Amino acid sequence: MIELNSVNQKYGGTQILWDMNLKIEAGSRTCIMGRNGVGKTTLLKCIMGLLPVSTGTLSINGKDVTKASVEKRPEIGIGYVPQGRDIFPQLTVEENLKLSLNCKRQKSKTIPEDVYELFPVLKEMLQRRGGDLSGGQQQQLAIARALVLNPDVLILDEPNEGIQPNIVQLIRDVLLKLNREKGMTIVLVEQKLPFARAVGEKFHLMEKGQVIASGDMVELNDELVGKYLAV
Ligand SMILES: Nc1ncnc2c1ncn2[C@@H]1O[C@H](COP(=O)(O)OP(=O)(O)OP(=O)(O)O)[C@@H](O)[C@H]1O
Repeated sequence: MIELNSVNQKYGGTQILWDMNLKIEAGSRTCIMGRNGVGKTTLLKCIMGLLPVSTGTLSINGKDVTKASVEKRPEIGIGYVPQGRDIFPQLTVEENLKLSLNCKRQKSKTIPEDVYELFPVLKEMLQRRGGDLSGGQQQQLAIARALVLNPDVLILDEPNEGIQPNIVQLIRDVLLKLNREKGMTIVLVEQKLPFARAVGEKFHLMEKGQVIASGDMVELNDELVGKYLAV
């Protein structure tokens, strides 16, 4: 479970998260939704320890990690697929994947075969440079890199931006399978409603750095969509 209590976050003088409270249940598929600039990426970066929390507390699986360094996140079982993918373009696919093997949590020194079963194209492209892959292939690599650590929680920031429909479907199927077969918690920042509805069973809607509505995905009605998501 990921729990935030009264979290505030500021970039210099600009406050982005305001007394934010949030609970994400272990084993759930949870979507964080809201318009551009409401603070979704900032929230994920705080959870990942990439941005410091100004005040408030953040706990993961019952452990207070408010002050824990970013290196601790993989060790406590959190994998992160950042917005824009952030793979290393000069390194090969294999080298990108192997970077995750340096983490203490991953005892094996070989890339788990199930990563290739989920994303077969990566096996064919092991010696290609990351920068030479298509956007969809890079996104598969970014997700695979997070999965090498065998995380309990997989956090993804808009994984479908600029990706062709057949890869969007593949990513949807992979996320559902990981949740169903491994019980992996899926936390997804997503603006596209059909994808959010297909993957998420819970939603949290954000507005101006706070959660203003939460519930089961079936409760995300037209009124909420019109008020907080439609452009
Ligand atoms: N490094 C930064 N320094 C200052 N302000 C920032 C920085 N990064 C983001 N912001 C601001 O913080 C606010 C929240 O940004 P954030 O990226 O968290 O929103 P978001 O909901 O993820 O939006 P999007 O859907 O566009 O990614 C925005 O107003 C943004 O301009």
